[in-house]
Amino acid sequence: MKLSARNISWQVNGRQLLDNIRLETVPGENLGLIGPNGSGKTTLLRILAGLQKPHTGDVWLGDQSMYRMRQRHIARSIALVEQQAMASDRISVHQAVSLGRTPYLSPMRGWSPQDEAIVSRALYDVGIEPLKTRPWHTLSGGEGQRVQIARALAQQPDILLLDEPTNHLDIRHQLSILGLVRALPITVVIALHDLNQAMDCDRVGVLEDGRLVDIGPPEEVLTPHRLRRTFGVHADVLANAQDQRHYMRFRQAV
Ligand SMILES: Nc1ncnc2c1ncn2[C@@H]1O[C@H](COP(=O)(O)OP(=O)(O)OP(=O)(O)O)[C@@H](O)[C@H]1O
Repeated sequence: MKLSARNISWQVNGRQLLDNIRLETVPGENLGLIGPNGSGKTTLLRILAGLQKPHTGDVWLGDQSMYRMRQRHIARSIALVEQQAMASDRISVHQAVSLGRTPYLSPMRGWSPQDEAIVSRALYDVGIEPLKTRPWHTLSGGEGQRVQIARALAQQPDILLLDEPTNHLDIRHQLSILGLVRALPITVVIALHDLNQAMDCDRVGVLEDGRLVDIGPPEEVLTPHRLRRTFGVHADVLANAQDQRHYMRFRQAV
């Protein structure tokens, strides 16, 4: 299923936070969103998830405008993991992840063994099964982040939107969550600050002051010129001799 942003703009107090964004996902791709602090990544993800409506423009999910769809149907297709996702609710980790099944439940369709199996799988996939009886609010930042990702996986979306999903995670969990997300047979749009992690995406979109200034394969987009212009850093893009994958070495701020 395709998600398309059609000429999206959003302003606050006369400031243009998103400026005429046009973007269409390719089914099954991993699309990285990068840009400096305040460039609009979170705002764009919230609009793509249907949590905020743009002042102008439209978001289409498949062949219909999101604004003509019921929230429940949107939630069966799109899951968002937000950056500030710590819990205050006094519920267990298992209950928190079970919330991902809400869009599928109704008075006619109660909790089933299939829902339980999906929740168990999601807990297992992000490595938090041993914590499932713990109160959610007692978790560390990284554990809480993995619960949010498990909740989104339990939602079984076609499109997963992730806002810096690894910012609280230690390096092992960063690699395992990114590996898990990349292996999912669904479309993933992921805001990242780590530009070397962005190198592993299928495509990368660059936001600068609310404008999408470039989008394409990472090795075409993440050039020394782009890193200097958008991020204000001098960097070298190097190829690993063993697998020819590119990575960046940052030298200094401009
Ligand atoms: N409701 C709001 N009212 C006023 N300003 C806002 C509002 N929401 C976002 N902004 C501003 O819009 C800009 C873009 O914010 P956004 O969170 O989308 O950026 P970001 O690229 O995700 O940043 P970061 O990398 O720091 O997470 C920021 O300058 C932010 O302060």
